[in-house]
Amino acid sequence: MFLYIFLLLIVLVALGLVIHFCLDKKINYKDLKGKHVVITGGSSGIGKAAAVEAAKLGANVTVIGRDVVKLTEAVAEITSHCADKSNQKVEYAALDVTSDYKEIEKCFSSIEEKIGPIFMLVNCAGMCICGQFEKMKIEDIKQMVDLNYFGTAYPTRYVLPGMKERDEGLIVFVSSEAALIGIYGYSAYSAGKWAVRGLAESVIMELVGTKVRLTVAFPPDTDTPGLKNEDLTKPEETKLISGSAGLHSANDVGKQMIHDALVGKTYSVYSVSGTLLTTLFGGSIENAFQVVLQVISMGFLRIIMVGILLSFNNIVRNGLKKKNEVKTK
Ligand SMILES: NC(=O)C1=CN([C@@H]2O[C@H](COP(=O)(O)OP(=O)(O)OC[C@H]3O[C@@H](n4cnc5c(N)ncnc54)[C@H](OP(=O)(O)O)[C@@H]3O)[C@@H](O)[C@H]2O)C=CC1
Ligand SMILES: CCCCCCCCCCCCCCCC(=O)[C@@H](N)CO
Repeated sequence: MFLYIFLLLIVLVALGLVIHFCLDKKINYKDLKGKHVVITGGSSGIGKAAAVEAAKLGANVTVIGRDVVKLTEAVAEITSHCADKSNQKVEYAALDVTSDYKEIEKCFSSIEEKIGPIFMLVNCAGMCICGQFEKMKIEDIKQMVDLNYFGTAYPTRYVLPGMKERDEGLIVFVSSEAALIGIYGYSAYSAGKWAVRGLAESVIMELVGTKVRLTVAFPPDTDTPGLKNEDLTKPEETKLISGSAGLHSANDVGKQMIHDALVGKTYSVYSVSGTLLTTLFGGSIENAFQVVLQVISMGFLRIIMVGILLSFNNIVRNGLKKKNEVKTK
């Protein structure tokens, strides 16, 4: 018995050491003084909160969105949080990130000419239209991929060559906890967010040996205008399931997202459920200690997850029962 535990400890320590020496060096930026930070979807919710945090850390910020009124208001709000108002610039650019690549390129190169090379890109523009897949409008199914996937992929495609050449830069993808587990009512939305995660993990591997870092964020339900809008059409089952991860504040999520990116984390999570889901279903290695903990806890966490999945199944069955009762009345 003791021999077994002793051997196990040796294996874990060896594993920890191998990981420690194989991983790329951690990046650690303390602030964003004088750096150009571009945030798509920076005129509302999580993106605006991230923009405010970047302004507090001294960045020159460009926010991107479609609605110029919202953008102008956001610029005023972000400016009021600047650490050094006389030297920091806060601007906006009106762009639909679902446009063709040529439009994206034109807009991004003009903001680089105006403020300077992009040091950090936060891809936060996104939205969720829920519903059972067979009832979704065909154009909404396409919009979920155009906005949530291509709206991240194209701006990233634009900034990567410059960042690699300068050998510095940070990119954030805003995925969702709904990219780690399939959920009733999120079918079309999830697909775009899973795609974002797939893109993230491959690009992260392509960044090995460079000083460019990519962080993929997995927010749970977050109190934003976007969520209020989505709640109007959200099926009861979806509310019950995603509600189990709690409701978080946009400020907390936006702020943590920026700080996780600054220290080069590959994953940014905001809740117990986020930790559970990324541990069980994720592909990132943050540090040796994390991996050793995962190895020890994996079986136990799987048991918990199976319980949760069965309870979600129950929510859907109960919903079906209720709908059938209404029909037979
Ligand atoms: N809130 C939540 O519960 C969660 C949100 N997320 C993700 O976080 C991100 C932000 O969400 P949230 O803060 O709630 O959203 P909001 O709706 O509050 O803000 C969305 C932002 O994206 C912009 N945007 C939307 N469509 C486009 C477009 N086609 N082109 C350019 N900009 C666009 C909006 O501006 P405009 O309309 O003017 O274009 C706005 O600035 C999204 O990617 C979302 O999927 C992930 C998990 C949970
Ligand atoms: C101890 C904890 C138990 C619970 C564990 C498992 C919970 C899974 C919940 C997944 C929640 C997904 C929210 C996505 C929100 C989103 O993306 C939209 N709101 C977008 O706007």
